[in-house]
Amino acid sequence: MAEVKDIVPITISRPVPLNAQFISFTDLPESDEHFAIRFPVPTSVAADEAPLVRVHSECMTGDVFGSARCDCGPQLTAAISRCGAFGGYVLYMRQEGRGIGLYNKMAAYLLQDSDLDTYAANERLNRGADERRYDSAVAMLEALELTDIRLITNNPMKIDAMESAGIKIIERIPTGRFDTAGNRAYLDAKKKIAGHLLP
Ligand SMILES: Nc1nc2c(ncn2[C@@H]2O[C@H](COP(=O)(O)OP(=O)(O)OP(=O)(O)O)[C@@H](O)[C@H]2O)c(=O)[nH]1
Ligand SMILES: [Zn+2]
Repeated sequence: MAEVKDIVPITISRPVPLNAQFISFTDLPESDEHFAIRFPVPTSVAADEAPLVRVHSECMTGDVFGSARCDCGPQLTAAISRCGAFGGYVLYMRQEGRGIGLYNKMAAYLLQDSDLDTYAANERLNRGADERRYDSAVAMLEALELTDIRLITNNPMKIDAMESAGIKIIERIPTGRFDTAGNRAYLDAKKKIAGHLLP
């Protein structure tokens, strides 16, 4: 069974200074170094609400470098802002490229530039359209004793996977829609092909 390993206080500075705790785990179902960031609930916020949770899939290009090919960076920033304001958790899942890794995501981007959609490009590389599993996210939530949550997502597959593993999603909170100069086809494909609940 997964357990919390270390809890390290770290003040982060983006998008604004916030006190947080970075949390590592033992015995996750996957060997990746998934981690959680906990933001304390301010005293002005009712303590009896189900905790806010964002399960965020790593995107090196978007999260770290602000790539305009996707919406991951602004989604992460918005989730941190919300959790910073109301308390909550960001689970940072090392699932780069929907689980196929950075190099494969880069190859998939080139295929998208010669007009495959984001899911078909994965398949052209003989990979699954979306290879993510949510067992580790569920194990992390259980280790943190969070079984009834308010989940920030637009992705119905994420909701289904977590609910069928026993996590109760009391409320779904949309991530918002973040258009850039380069992510139109990506957002359209998420909505049309994967059924994302995007406005
Ligand atoms: N393979 C591949 N992965 C991508 C591409 N664009 C973004 N990603 C990855 O997709 C993951 C984010 O997943 P999305 O399907 O965009 O969104 P989501 O997290 O499932 O849904 P939300 O909870 O609503 O944000 C990150 O790991 C990104 O690195 C792409 O074109 N190809
Ligand atoms: Zn991204």
